[in-house]
Amino acid sequence: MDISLSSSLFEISSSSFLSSPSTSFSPQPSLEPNAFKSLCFPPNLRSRSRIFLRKSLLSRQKLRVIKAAQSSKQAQNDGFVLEDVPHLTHFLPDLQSYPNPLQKSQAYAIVKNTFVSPEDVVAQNIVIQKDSPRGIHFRRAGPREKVYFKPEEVRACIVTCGGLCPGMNTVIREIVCGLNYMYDVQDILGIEEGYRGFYSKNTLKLSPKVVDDIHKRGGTFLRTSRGGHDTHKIVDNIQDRGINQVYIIGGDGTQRGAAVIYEEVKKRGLQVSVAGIPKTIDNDIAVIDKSFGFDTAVEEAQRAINAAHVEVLSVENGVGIVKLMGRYSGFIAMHATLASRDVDCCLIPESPFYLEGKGGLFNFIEERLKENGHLVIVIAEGAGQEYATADLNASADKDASGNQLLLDVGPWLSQKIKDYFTKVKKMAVNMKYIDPTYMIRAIPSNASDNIYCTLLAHSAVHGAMAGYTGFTVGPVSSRHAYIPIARVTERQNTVELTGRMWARVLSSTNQPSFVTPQDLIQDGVQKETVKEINK
Ligand SMILES: Nc1ncnc2c1ncn2[C@@H]1O[C@H](COP(=O)(O)OP(=O)(O)O)[C@@H](O)[C@H]1O
Ligand SMILES: O=P(O)(O)OC[C@H]1O[C@](O)(COP(=O)(O)O)[C@@H](O)[C@@H]1O
Ligand SMILES: [Mg+2]
Repeated sequence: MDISLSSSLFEISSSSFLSSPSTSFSPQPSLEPNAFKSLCFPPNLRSRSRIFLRKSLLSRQKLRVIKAAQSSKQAQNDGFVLEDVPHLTHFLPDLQSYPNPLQKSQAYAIVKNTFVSPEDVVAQNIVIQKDSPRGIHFRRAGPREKVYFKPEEVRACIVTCGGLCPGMNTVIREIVCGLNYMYDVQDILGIEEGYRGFYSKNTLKLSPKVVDDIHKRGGTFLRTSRGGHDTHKIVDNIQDRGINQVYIIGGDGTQRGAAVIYEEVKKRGLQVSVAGIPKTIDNDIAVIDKSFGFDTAVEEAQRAINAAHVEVLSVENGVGIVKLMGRYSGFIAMHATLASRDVDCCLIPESPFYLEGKGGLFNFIEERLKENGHLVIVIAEGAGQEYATADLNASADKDASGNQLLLDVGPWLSQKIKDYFTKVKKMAVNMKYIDPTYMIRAIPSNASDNIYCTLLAHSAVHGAMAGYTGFTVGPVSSRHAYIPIARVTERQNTVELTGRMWARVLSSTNQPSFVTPQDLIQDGVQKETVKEINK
């Protein structure tokens, strides 16, 4: 059983290696490879003294290498942190385990390492310095040698919540096919229309046949909803229906919901694995490298940007505005801008902008129109919210999930620009405004997202079968890992204004940055960072 992996495991293995060097003396790539090379002797050394000499030399060499190993291992343990996920045996210690059915799988018959080693962990940061602490690690995702469910006793369910995102159907399909093909699980239920479906709808029977071609369609086969999370009703329902694996596909709100479901399941002592699969088109989920559907969204956004560009190229003083998703983070806008090269200005929530005066947006538009006769602006939905709210004297509403409803900045910005140029500059601009949000969200995922969704789904299935629970799956430093749910909900990812990626956008568009190093100091950003960006 591999549930107790912690930094102490590394200490134990290194000390056992050191206390019995003769039995476990094996070269380790990280430990002075030259020391081992120097242990080789020419074959003609035969005399007893030479043999003695060789033996003592060998033991001295061994000792040196062991000492080197000791200090190297101690150094390696420095600052090692494993942020582990819960396991069913933490609250059900007598749970029985079984051999993983994958052992008999024909597909995996010649795989070198079918099972992930219990010691495998994934480092959160892969860029480190020689003397920096080893840092945070997560458990590597994948099949384990032992499982905690008999396939014939599994009753799994899948639910999708929150907004649409390309790839949701692929994840559903691959959970069903993964459970069935790899673990021979037959009993899989679909919960319809999000969390409230647990207690207000009948379930849908899912099988590989039912979900066979759903990955070719956009949306979610199981439908979705916001709001309606009632923990007690949901867990009562899980219990009543005899469900023992719950796969929850959704964004930060959904993962918060999954965390409280897990807590309630634990409180009731139920043998139920709760697995979260992070979904967000905005790509703002912390810890993971990238969320599924994001690449598809960026690709589809190109079509809108291209259309705006074609339109403004064909008229006099053409101003194209494309509004893209991104409530609190400008990743889609930033990546779509970088990919397109037709964008003159990218506005994101992280970077406040202003319209009037020197260095403002109106000035910039005027200059670009003089220079090129047209321009394209990409604005993320969350950009300029404070500005627009103050301008329109609007109040903030919330959606059913409690998310703040944002003002539609696209039409607001279009109107502001039109008004300024006609009224102040006495100059007519040809405004072309495009909001492709729902066209982007509704498409099926592209090839690379499909593969990514497959890995996510399979990682979730392996994790649940292995008895892990209260976890989220996702790639960390390019390797799939099991992450404690709280780690992905405690904060959202945002574009770093002081990072090089945003600088690439600014240098490719040559737009004003709107933010000065002094603003960053006022906002509490470290002076060091400001020094960095001044370089
Ligand atoms: N803090 C929370 N605790 C429990 N459930 C939540 C929480 N926040 C959101 N939810 C539920 O998660 C679901 C999806 O949330 P929402 O914010 O709409 O989308 P997303 O998961 O994409 O962020 C909704 O059913 C909502 O009620
Ligand atoms: O109109 P809807 O369906 O409420 O969705 C709007 C929101 O959905 C998103 O596309 C994604 O939001 P979630 O990740 O919270 O589902 C946002 O960018 C957008 O603000
Ligand atoms: Mg959300």
